[in-house]
Amino acid sequence: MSNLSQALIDHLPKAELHLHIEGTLEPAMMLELAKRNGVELPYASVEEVAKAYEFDCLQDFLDLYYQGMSVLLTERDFYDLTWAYLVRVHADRLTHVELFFDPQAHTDRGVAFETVLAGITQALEDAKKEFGITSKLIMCFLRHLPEEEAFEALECACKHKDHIFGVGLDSSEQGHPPEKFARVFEAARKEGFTPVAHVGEEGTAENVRDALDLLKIERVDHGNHALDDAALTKRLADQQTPLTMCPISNWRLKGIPSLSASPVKKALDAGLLVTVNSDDPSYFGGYLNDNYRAVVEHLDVTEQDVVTLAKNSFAASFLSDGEKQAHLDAIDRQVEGVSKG
Ligand code: HPA
Ligand SMILES: [Zn+2]
Repeated sequence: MSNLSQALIDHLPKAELHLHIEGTLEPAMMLELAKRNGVELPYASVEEVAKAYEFDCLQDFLDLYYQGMSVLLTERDFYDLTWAYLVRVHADRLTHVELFFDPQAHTDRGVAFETVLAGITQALEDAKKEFGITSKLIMCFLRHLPEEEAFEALECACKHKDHIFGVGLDSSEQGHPPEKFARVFEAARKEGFTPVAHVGEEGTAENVRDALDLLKIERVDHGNHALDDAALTKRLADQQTPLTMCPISNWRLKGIPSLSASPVKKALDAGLLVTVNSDDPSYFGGYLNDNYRAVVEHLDVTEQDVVTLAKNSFAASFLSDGEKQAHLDAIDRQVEGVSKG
């Protein structure tokens, strides 16, 4: 990698738009919280946890992801988890984050929705004060659970519109197509939540099209398989619908055979508003800047592409036009500084 690419990755302000806060639970914190809360885990050491993180598909990962989060019980646990992520990404020069959280994975275990939300939002407020990092929170529905339970989560979210900006859809894509959630997304949109969804990760371009048409999503999470369909790719490019891609995640879940098969460069070349993100960095072994380095090292990505990806991260965000412009101007100033050395 050129020194310039490395310096751009290290120093450009960036936003992260596809990040599951529960997926930032590092093995050391998992063991510490297990001890603090008296939760049994099948691991005795950080090394044993790390060894278990070998995945053949999305479901392999999800099984360990739900098991890992069983240590999160109190407001303080959710605060500590979120704060640790924010400290980590402050070092990567992130200045804005749009986080997913999975309340149903906690309420199903008897942890109150309000406990989860209070811990996360307090950490986000502290990061704004301490680091100037701005944020938005997106509540995901777990697509392997019934529609009725998604409606229950939505009912909780409606009481906290001051803290929850959008709704998303995650968990197992196979067997749970977008239409299963058409009604709950319609209700969520009526309540003013901005809709997004994980589609085209393991599912087909048809899932991406259905999420656009039936769920009326404003951003596509992953969307890799949208590129299999030329007409859909053109539609996404024409409408500048953002895609939040996650190269290391795709590789670790065997959605792609190697990092060099990541569709990020193809998406850039097709004129898509594509962004690079970390998804579940603790489980996949890479935070945001690691994902940027992966695309530079494994794809034919130029220094100009690195700047474009950083700019896209704000352009694809749910910030206001004025806020976006301020971040884009900050990137231009930083590019000048980095280029002068
Ligand atoms: O990448 C993902 N895909 C689907 N569900 C998820 N839940 C956490 N991460 C993911
Ligand atoms: Zn994800």
